[in-house]
Amino acid sequence: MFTIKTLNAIAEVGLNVFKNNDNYTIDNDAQAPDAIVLRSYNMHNMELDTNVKAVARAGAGVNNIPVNEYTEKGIVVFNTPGANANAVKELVLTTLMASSRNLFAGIQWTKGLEGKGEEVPKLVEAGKKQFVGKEIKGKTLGIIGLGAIGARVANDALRLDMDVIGYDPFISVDIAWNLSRNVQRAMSLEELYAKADYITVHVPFTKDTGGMFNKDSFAIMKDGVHILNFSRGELVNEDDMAEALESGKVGKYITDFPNEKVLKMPNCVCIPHLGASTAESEENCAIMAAHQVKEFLETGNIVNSVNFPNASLPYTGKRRVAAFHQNVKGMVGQITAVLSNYDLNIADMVNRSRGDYAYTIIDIDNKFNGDLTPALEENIGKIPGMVNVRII
Ligand SMILES: NC(=O)c1ccc[n+]([C@@H]2O[C@H](COP(=O)([O-])OP(=O)(O)OC[C@H]3O[C@@H](n4cnc5c(N)ncnc54)[C@H](O)[C@@H]3O)[C@@H](O)[C@H]2O)c1
Ligand SMILES: O=C(O)CC[C@@H](O)C(=O)O
Repeated sequence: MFTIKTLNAIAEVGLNVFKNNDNYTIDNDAQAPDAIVLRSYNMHNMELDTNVKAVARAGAGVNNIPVNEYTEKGIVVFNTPGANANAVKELVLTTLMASSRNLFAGIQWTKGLEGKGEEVPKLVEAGKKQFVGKEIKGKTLGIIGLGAIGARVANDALRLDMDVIGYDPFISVDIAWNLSRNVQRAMSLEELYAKADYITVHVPFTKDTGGMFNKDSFAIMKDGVHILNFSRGELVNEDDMAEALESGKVGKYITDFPNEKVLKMPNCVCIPHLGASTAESEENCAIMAAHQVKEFLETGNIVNSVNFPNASLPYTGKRRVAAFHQNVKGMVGQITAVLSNYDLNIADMVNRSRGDYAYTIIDIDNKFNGDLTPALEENIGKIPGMVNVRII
C-alpha cells in the first residue's frame, strides 16, 4: 500500500491514477506519506517524514522545493516538463498583443465611464486617442530561455510576422530540432537586450537568473521596451523595475507574479499567476506527475526527475534493488558483493549518475522470500556512500 499526500489542488484525472488502484490511498493529513504531489506550495522549511520517497511538482518550476536537501536524503523530485507549456505560450502571446494595444488600460478606463449615460459613446471617441497602440508585426521579440515554453513562443511569434531573436546557452537537442531556422541566435544577453522591442523570459529561477532584470540590463535595452515575465518574480529587481517604468525606459511590464510593490508600479500589467491555469494544462500536469510517481513507487524507474538521473529497466516482476548513492567508484561492485553473499544472481542492471549522486537498479534472478528484504536493505544500506535503498 502506498499513501499519497497532495499540497495543492491537483486535477481529478491525475488523482484518479491513484484512486482507481487498490494499492493507493490519498490522505492529505498523512504524516508519513510515500509521495507528495504539489503545485506552487512552498516546501522550504517543511518537515518531511523519512518515509517520503518522492515529491512531484505538477508543473515546471521547482524553486518552491528544497531540491538539494531532498537529493541528500535520496528523495526523488519530479516535474512535468512541457505539460503546461502551451497554456503559458497562449497567455504570453495574448498579453504581448493586448498590452501592445493598451487594451488593459483602455478597458479599465472605459469601465470608469459607467454612469455617464448618453455621453458614453462621445466620451469613448474623444478619449480613445490616449490608448493608441503599436502593432507587433515587424517588431523584434527577444526570448530568453528556449525551453518548452520559449521555443513554442518563438515559432508562433514568427507566424505573427515578428522577428525573433533567442538566447539559450543550454538549449536541448530536441528543442533545437523543433525550432524554426528563422529564429535568430543571440550570442549574448546583451545582444538580445540591444535588439529587442519586446522581451519575454522563460528560464527557471536559480542563483544565476535571480535579479537578471536590473538597472544594468535596462540600460542596454531600447527605450520603451515591453518586458513579459511569466517565469518567476525573483528574476526582476523590483526597485530597478519601478524606476525604469517611472522614467519610461521600460514601456510596460507584464508579470504573472504581482506583489504589493509590483501592484503600485505604473504601466504594469498584473496577472494572478494564470500562466498554467487552463483545464487542459492542469490535467496534463496532474496525469504526468501521477504516472511518474506511480512508476517510481512500484518499479523504482525514474522519468523526468530534476535531481536524480533518469533510469529505467522494464519491470518483469523480479525482485529489484533500487539504490541511491554517492557518485563514487566501487558502489556497484559493493552492492553486487552483498547480493552474491546471499547467493543471488543478477538478471539485469542499470547505473546512472548525475553530479555527485547516482542511482542503481539491479534485477535479481533468483526467487527469494520476503524474509531476505530487511537483511538486504540493511547490508546494502551500510555500504559507505549509500544514501538509501529499496528492495522492490
Ligand atoms: N507562469 C506560470 O504559470 C508558469 C508555468 C510554467 C512554467 N513557468 C516558469 O517558466 C520557467 C520555464 O518553463 P519551461 O517549461 O519552458 O522550462 P524548460 O526547462 O523547458 O525551459 C527552460 C529553458 O531555460 C534555459 N535556461 C536555463 N538557464 C538559462 C539562462 N541562464 N539563460 C538562458 N536560458 C537558460 C534552459 O536551457 C531551458 O531551455 C519555469 O522554470 C517556471 O519558473 C511558469
Ligand atoms: O501550478 C500552477 O498553477 C503554476 C505552475 C507554474 O508556475 C510552473 O512552474 O509550472
